[in-house]
Amino acid sequence: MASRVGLLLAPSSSLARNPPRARLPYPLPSHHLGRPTYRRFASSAPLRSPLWWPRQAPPLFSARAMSGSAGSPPYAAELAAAKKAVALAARLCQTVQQEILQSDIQSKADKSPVTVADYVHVGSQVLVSLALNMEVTSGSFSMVAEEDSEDLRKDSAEEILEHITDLVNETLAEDGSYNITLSKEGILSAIDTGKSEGGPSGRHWVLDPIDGTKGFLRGGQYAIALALLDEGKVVLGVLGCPNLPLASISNLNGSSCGDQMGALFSATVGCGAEVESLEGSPPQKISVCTIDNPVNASFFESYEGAHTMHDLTGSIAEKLGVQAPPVRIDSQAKYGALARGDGAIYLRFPHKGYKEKIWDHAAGAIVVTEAGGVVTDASGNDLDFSKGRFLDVDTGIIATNKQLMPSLLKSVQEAIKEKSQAPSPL
Ligand SMILES: Nc1ncnc2c1ncn2[C@@H]1O[C@H](COP(=O)(O)OS(=O)(=O)O)[C@@H](OP(=O)(O)O)[C@H]1O
Ligand SMILES: [Mg+2]
Repeated sequence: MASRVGLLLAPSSSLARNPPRARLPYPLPSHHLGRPTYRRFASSAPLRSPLWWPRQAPPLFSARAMSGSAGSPPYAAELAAAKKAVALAARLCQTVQQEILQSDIQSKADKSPVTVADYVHVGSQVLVSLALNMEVTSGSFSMVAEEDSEDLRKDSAEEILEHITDLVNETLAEDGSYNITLSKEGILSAIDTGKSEGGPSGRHWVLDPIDGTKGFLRGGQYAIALALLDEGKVVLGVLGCPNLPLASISNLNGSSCGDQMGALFSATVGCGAEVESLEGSPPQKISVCTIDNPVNASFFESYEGAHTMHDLTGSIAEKLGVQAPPVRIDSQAKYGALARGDGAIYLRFPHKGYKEKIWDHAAGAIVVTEAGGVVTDASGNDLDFSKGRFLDVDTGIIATNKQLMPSLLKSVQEAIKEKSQAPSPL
């Protein structure tokens, strides 16, 4: 596995060839007078200096007190940190996706794109963890995320770990916000900050470092999805969608009238939802569409038939009277597009036995609800993110505006009943 990746993305390959880009836009929060005790290295220091990831950021400030104080909106510092973290991770993902698409690995049996996806997941997770630790200096740090370091700690993974380390450090150097390099051990420790189980108490970041892996590999939609849970509730969410146009998707099939690519959606509880570019254009408030007649509605669903029952969603749409064909896009980009009114309905019905993970929905759900939408399971229950790494949902997840929800729920329940009564194919 390691050698395939080594062949595919040699250290300092296109990363070194790309011209340096501007620093990411998100400034350090003004409260940020102290930092975690990272060992710093001059920017000219060689990569792979022996930096060790701190186990815990020192409790210099209380983010809760900061974000609730003196007229600042709730969770303002955390939101700024989350945007910064997601934009940084998006930069790494974009670089690697370009590499994948420019190479011919999709057609070569000996260079698995899946392996490269593992590698980008880890890099993205490390960057998010690093940025959050640098920007938010509250007491302890807890993150629920997809990756852990177990496989990378094996001797056979030495080479891949080296490449991930280079990729992360080159992304950090290009960005220039942090004068810091990570050692291999630093990378491993950073990954393992995502091992939290979440739950109903305390604060937990929830991360999908690349949501929509298949879309990422295909050159389609994917998202870096980050949310914050506080006492079991999602209080903020950020969705970085590098391949989603910043302007509305006008023809509802993935293209748009605007030509700027990349959208960063964000929402904080009680404060609404916004979209801006990944480079940090002025944020624009967004809201779900106001369609109240399903005849005029369109619906989003997973691109992959393995991830949702397209036959069931087709039957729901028919019962509801939806005329437009389904809009199939990968990842939580669907939630972002729904939140700004590009379409009216989101439907997701995994095949029997699949258990939903909180990182696949936390950020997207708050972006939609803060944009005025409703997100529930197939019985109309709110999603409960307080139960650990998994969501306990009945049958599927649906989202739409408040006007359409009652008729959508009715159609969903009828379609599910019909499907359960249909004779099963032998
Ligand atoms: N069998 C099955 N059923 C349902 N869902 C599954 C299944 N397998 C995976 N996943 C999860 O789906 C995530 C991708 O989200 P989407 O379904 O919205 O994307 S896609 O359009 O299908 O590509 C995907 O997220 P990523 O793994 O981050 O890509 C998975 O968490
Ligand atoms: Mg996912």
